[in-house]
Amino acid sequence: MKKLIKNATILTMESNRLVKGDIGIEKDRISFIGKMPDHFDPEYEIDARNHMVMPGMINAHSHGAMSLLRNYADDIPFWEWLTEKVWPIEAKMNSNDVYWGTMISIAEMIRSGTTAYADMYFHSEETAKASLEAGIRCSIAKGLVGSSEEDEQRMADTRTLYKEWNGAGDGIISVMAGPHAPYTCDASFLGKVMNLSDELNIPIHIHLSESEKEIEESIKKHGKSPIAHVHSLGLFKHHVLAAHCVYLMPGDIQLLREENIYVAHNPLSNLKLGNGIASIHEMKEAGVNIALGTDSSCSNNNLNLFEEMKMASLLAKGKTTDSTVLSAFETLQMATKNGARALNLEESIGVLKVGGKADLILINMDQPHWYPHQNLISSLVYSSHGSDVETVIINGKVVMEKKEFKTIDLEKIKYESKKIVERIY
Ligand SMILES: CSC[C@H]1O[C@@H](n2cnc3c(O)ncnc32)[C@H](O)[C@@H]1O
Ligand SMILES: [Zn+2]
Repeated sequence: MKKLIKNATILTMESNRLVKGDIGIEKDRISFIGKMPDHFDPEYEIDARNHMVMPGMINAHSHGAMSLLRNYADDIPFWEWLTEKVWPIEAKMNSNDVYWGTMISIAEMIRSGTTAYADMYFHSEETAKASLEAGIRCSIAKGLVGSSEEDEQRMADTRTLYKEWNGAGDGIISVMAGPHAPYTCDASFLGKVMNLSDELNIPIHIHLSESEKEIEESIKKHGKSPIAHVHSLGLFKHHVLAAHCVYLMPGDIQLLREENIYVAHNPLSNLKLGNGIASIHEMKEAGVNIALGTDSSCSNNNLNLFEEMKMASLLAKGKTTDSTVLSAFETLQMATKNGARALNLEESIGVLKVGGKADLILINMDQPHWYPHQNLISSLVYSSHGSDVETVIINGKVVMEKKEFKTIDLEKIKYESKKIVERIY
């Protein structure tokens, strides 16, 4: 079906210029930007007067099903949070729970303008199923933890996930390998993950250098930082999406840059878990590709990339005591283009261009906190809210229009999720 978005203020993210005009969509792709050609006869029209149209945002690190654990383990130290609260309750979660927990996250992400996300969790077939039904782009990694006797089964599970889901939904679903972290996956296990990544030609999504404890233990055990350790094992020969990278030792940034590692920066989760502030400015200056993630609702406690953008930019300014670093536009690039690269998505995703994938959002600028419309890119990063997003199109399909979900039954999600927490809490 041909769709027309008319009277829009368009931010393509190919540059920081805003243009007024229309956007045409045919099937899953953008057919024009600017003035509608005479031969284009739309069957569906969206009036975007007073709305900004920009590429959908990309959440480069999340655990969707953990929205069931929102506000379940707050204000406690990271290690206690993970080992004494999160892991025990996750042991009670079944595939149905993962489906509904992920659905809560998908609804929240679409509502706040996220059109693609990277997920790491278990029962990942359910993440794939929920994402496909909702129509959101997702790069799914089945979380892997090494334990020798079950290693082969774990590799086989990712192989099955790949065979059944990679490329599903006209390519909106893709699969990654998901070793949880260097402290839960030993060298031999990571070797098996690398072989699997080679065999299936898939990226690797891992938590890396998140906490001070992780660094201290890595130095004690391997005589190296976690980054230097996984590099010495050969992990960086692959496409690696590394979540966090908060604690960096001399030489770490150079390795991340030289090996083209994609870093997912999760500022709110790092703050909330007391893990500190990543050196984003230093990494960016060195040329590291940095994307933005939320991590889970159990450590954030929401999945709103608008909040993440503002926090990322302000933290970088605060950490360097330099208000010129990480400008609004550079921060937007992290949430769009850089995220698409990190997830290994088709090159056109993260920007709006003719012939490119139609993953885009309409944001209502006709609200007090947007006026007087002096610098709309600054408004977007420093003043706007996720709830300003009104319409979301993914792969050419309208999944939310004027805040009404087209693919998601929100009442059912609310009902099912309440039922689940009564059982597992
Ligand atoms: C093996 S599936 C993924 C696994 O990761 C856990 N997790 C969630 N957030 C974090 C984090 O910030 N650091 C480390 N691990 C995290 C999640 O609970 C699952 O068990
Ligand atoms: Zn995480």
